Amino acid sequence: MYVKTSGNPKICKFVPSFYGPVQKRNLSGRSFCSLEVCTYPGLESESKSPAHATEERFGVLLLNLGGPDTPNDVQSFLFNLFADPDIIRLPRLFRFLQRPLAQLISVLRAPKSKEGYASIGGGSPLRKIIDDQAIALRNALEAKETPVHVYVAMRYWHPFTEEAVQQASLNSM
Ligand SMILES: C=CC1=C(C)c2cc3[nH]c(cc4nc(cc5[nH]c(cc1n2)c(C)c5CCC(=O)O)C(CCC(=O)O)=C4C)c(C)c3C=C
Ligand SMILES: [Fe+2]
Repeated sequence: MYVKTSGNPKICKFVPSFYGPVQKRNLSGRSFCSLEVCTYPGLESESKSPAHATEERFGVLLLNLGGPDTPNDVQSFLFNLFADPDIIRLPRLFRFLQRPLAQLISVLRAPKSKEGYASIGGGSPLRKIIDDQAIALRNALEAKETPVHVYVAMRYWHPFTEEAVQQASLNSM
């Protein structure tokens, strides 16, 4: 997945395929789009020459689900997870219960989850793993003379997909 982050970005194909963190957005409509497939005309021909030759730098967005970084994050993370209709799908008639149900489950489950996370250092290892992957990918591409921005985007915890896309947009200005 590529995002052109300098030059004249042609922002890509946004696929409204999943909801993001619910605490930050309106769940009633699929207003949130996740950048899932990013194509634009000319990618193939442009990619034949190294990106840096034309002073263009591509962006790579690494998508993951995320996990709580600290014990304090656990309940909010679980809320985001369970408020996602792709995780718990209620019949249309009962959709209004999605967030209250997510609140209930997350509050009930958080203490047990915290115990689990405490046993592995207090938080999810996902963030470090994906950050390491991002650095390794950037270094590998740089070694091939293809410098890129690599962004990490999570669905249920920081950095949320919107934050990553916003950062990519800022870098493209
Ligand atoms: C009934 C409970 C759960 C369902 C259903 C469920 C589905 C589901 N979960 C993911 C992705 C993740 N879940 C993560 C953590 C997590 N999930 C549940 C419960 C259900 N998940 C709990 C209680 C927790 C917290 C940890 C724990 O207490 O066991 C995570 C984070 C992992 C991490 O590294 O921190 C992810 C990611 C999917 C994709 C999914 C259904 C398709
Ligand atoms: Fe889960």
